[in-house]
Amino acid sequence: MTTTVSIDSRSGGPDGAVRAAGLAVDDLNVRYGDTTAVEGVSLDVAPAETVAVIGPSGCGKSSTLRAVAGLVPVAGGTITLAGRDVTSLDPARRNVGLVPQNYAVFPHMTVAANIAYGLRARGVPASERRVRVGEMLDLTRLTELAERRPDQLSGGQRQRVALARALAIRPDTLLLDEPLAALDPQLRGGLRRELSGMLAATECATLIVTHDQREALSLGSRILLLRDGRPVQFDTPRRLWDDPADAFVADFLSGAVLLEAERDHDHAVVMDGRWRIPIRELDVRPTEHGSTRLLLHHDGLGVVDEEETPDDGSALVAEVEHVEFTGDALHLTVRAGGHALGVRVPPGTRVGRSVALTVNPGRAALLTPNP
Ligand SMILES: Nc1ncnc2c1ncn2[C@@H]1O[C@H](COP(=O)(O)OP(=O)(O)OP(=O)(O)O)[C@@H](O)[C@H]1O
Repeated sequence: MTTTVSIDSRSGGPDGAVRAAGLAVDDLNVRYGDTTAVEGVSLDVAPAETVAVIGPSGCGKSSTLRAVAGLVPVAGGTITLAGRDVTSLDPARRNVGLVPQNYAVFPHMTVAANIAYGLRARGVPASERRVRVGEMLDLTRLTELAERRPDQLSGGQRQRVALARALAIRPDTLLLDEPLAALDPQLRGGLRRELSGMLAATECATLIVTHDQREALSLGSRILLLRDGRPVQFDTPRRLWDDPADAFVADFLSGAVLLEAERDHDHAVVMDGRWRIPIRELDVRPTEHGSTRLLLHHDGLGVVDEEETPDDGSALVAEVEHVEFTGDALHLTVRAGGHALGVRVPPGTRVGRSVALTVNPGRAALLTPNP
């Protein structure tokens, strides 16, 4: 039952097919006493699609997920799952698979018994249970470990058990709350790739909450970015990267900087005229969001030698605040015109207390509104 839908939120939201089969959240509000945790959040997830919800700590990610699961009361808005309005429905009747933080698996049960748990609770007959547990063991590559208990597993294996248990009930919607957060970084990369493969093999609408930008970019076919409980941008990873709605999105997603800019004939002028960049050096692209802006990712800037510094205003002198050696590069944090800028330069680059910066041709973008 794969439904093909536009994954571009600019198309005006979910079409009827998505709404009927996937997950739709409309204008969600969640409050805890006087605290508004979520306000005006809308999203949709098609069957077989994964949408990631990201944002800083306390922005309302888990509350959004828990509202979909029915674990917190909804103060406003609607939640539709597989065509049913479930806003006030008991959690157990939503057909949602939830993988909470810290791989909550039953410590006294074997891997197979953990996976069978939800099926047993739903009264699935033993023969059918065996088939489904076998399928899940296979999908999550746990077949060899079926008779082990969780304390005999690695963190990554335990997390796969939690995923298998959530998927065994064949949920319409799968909710993953920071699924990889408890793992060390090396393990996380491997499991992220595995998770991506496992999710691709299911037909569920998957909502994944993470504070890890890389996880969101690689797992989500669309990403909803929240700030202070409110939606900031809901779009494809590519568009969030290439055309961020505002400076917060650019910074949160990639540490990029978004500067107000003006076009003066064949120059882009930023920082009150302190920096005049020849347009030919820039990737000029249309934006859906507001005014003309200069988007600088870490590879957008380079450092020039003082002797070679052009005197036509196209180089920007900036104070060096921090230098970090990461093996393959030096990451500089520099300050100019009240802005902190990230610059990635080759490890052998000589760096003094100040540097002259120019854009790397074609690597910095001038976002210009459609006329
Ligand atoms: N049970 C609760 N009672 C009162 N306030 C709560 C409760 N749970 C969450 N909050 C508040 O609601 C807001 C959103 O919390 P939520 O856990 O949804 O954020 P989050 O984005 O998931 O954060 P994190 O990334 O740190 O897990 C926060 O201000 C938080 O303090």
